[in-house]
Amino acid sequence: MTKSPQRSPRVFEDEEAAYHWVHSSFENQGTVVPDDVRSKLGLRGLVPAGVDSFANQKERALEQLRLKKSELEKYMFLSWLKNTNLQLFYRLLLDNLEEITPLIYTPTVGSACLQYSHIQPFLAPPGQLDGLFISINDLDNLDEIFQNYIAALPEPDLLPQITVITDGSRILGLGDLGVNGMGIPVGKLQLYVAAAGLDPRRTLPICLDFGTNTERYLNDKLYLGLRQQRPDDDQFFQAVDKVMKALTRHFPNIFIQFEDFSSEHAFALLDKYRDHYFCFNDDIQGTGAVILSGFINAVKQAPVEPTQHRILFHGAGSAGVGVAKQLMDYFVIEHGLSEEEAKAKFWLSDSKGLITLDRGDKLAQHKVFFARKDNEGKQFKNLLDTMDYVKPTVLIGLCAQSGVFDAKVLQRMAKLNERPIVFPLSNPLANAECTFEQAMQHTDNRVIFASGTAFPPYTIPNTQETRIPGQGNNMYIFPGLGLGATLAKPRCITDKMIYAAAEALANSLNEEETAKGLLYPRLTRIREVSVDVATALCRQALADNVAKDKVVLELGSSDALREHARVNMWEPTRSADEIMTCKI
Ligand SMILES: NC(=O)C1=CN([C@@H]2O[C@H](COP(=O)(O)OP(=O)(O)OC[C@H]3O[C@@H](n4cnc5c(N)ncnc54)[C@H](OP(=O)(O)O)[C@@H]3O)[C@@H](O)[C@H]2O)C=CC1
Ligand SMILES: CC(=O)C(=O)O
Ligand SMILES: [Mg+2]
Repeated sequence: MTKSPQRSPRVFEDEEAAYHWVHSSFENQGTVVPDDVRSKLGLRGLVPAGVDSFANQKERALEQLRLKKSELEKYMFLSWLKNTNLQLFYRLLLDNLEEITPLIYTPTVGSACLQYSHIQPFLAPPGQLDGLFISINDLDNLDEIFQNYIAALPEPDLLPQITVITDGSRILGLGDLGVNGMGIPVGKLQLYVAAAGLDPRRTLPICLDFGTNTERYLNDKLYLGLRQQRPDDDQFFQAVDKVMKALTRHFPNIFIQFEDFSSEHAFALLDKYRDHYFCFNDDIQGTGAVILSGFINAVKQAPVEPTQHRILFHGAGSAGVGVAKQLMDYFVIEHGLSEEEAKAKFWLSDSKGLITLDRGDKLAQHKVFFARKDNEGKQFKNLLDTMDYVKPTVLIGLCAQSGVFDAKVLQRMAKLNERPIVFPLSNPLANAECTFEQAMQHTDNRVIFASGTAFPPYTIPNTQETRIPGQGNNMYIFPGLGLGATLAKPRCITDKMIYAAAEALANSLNEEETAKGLLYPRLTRIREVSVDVATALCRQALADNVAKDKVVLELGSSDALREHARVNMWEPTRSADEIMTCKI
């Protein structure tokens, strides 16, 4: 980034360092700079005379956040804060996780993406990097794009070590949002930092702008992306190939998270790249792992023999099929079932009804594996009919259809089961299949519940007992998984590593959480939980002989590995001493 030629000469002992200190969103300390350092930094007179404290800065930021009237305004405020005083932003987030996570992630990030082209210029000051936009019309300029990014890095030695990449084609349950999807990589990477201590300077959000097929955006004069239709499959795969090559040429060790690609592309990219690049798909593998973890804990609460469960999915996209495959592994690994026996426990339905081999339509490749062939020619077009046929003990929603788990569906689950397991997992909130309150009310409070977006606790009117719903969202897995992956630097992410991460999350419940019947640990413990997940991932990488990192190889599976994960987490630490000792 070029520095202002207008800058008047100031006397610094080290001008470069002073300039950097003041202008970096990472380094600058705003109103906290002590009086005697202000002259060295050329700040005298440029900030109010009172010397502030970090505690005051945080209090002021929280006060302003709470004064904002809408969630979108809060999102914009937080984004600006992150891009101007990054350490304050993360301190605020870590100290107020339950309040702020829904503002930077689901559900608010959904509204922010829908509005992205209308708010983007107000999320960061000019010149501040919020991520990389790679247009399909720029495939011949990829080296220039990455070089520009490196040149603009505040710390040229700190190259990105993790990227979340989307093409905006299936953002949450909101559909094809084109370049507006950038909010998702940005939000996910903020959680990598907050929940697992990845260094914020080394995270790279990428939005592939391959056009959009959404007319609303093509006709919106404020839309910021390419105004063209998406490419055909051949062009798409060739374009992604070029980006992958350029990305890893510039950042050879980068860990790549694929996010919110349309399902067929998501599966195809994962198949194509998983053995050749250091990567994983969050919607398929991350969601699979997080729901497996909640399922393991739900099975412990339900009065059904584990192998007697009958699991019905409503929605058979990347998330539905990804979760079903992961749960299938559970029956094979934990209960010794054969693959065919395990598969027989799953029924998947989509917009056309129960997926069977003889349904009459051409099934997308990813649906074929779970398509039933034991339906004796019967077809089931709606959910209630399918439920009457399947008699599910577990109902999982990943279809992004608001309210499809209506009173009748929930009552049917309650009739079929003493403790029905109901997971409405679609995001954001507006796409959830049902709310926690509805699930409680229509099952006589007997439901075992987890949802994609967090719902508030529910107090049972007669008894005044308060129940806390689980949040089955991949945010409980991907941060720890990314921490473990960046530590172990495995050649690839194996299925066993994903399974180990899920088991670690399931086992991370403490006594109090278990006693309360929670399926997932409390969000406030997320860093502790991420250490568990990261350690399990590293151990499995060692067992699978794919770990490459020297330190991890030396530590082996010892307890020191856990400590290694813990101490490698970045913390937004700020003390009054720090600025006094800065080398300026
Ligand atoms: N909780 C979490 O951590 C996660 C949640 N999700 C959420 O899951 C949802 C789905 O994601 P993903 O699988 O990638 O999306 P897809 O668009 O690939 O899949 C959606 C599926 O829902 C089906 N569907 C659509 N309408 C209906 C309907 N009326 N009745 C039954 N099925 C229907 C579609 O059917 P058809 O195939 O016939 O079109 C498709 O199979 C999203 O809301 C996403 O936010 C995703 C990842 C993680
Ligand atoms: C949580 C997530 O990854 C999704 O809804 O797509
Ligand atoms: Mg996703």
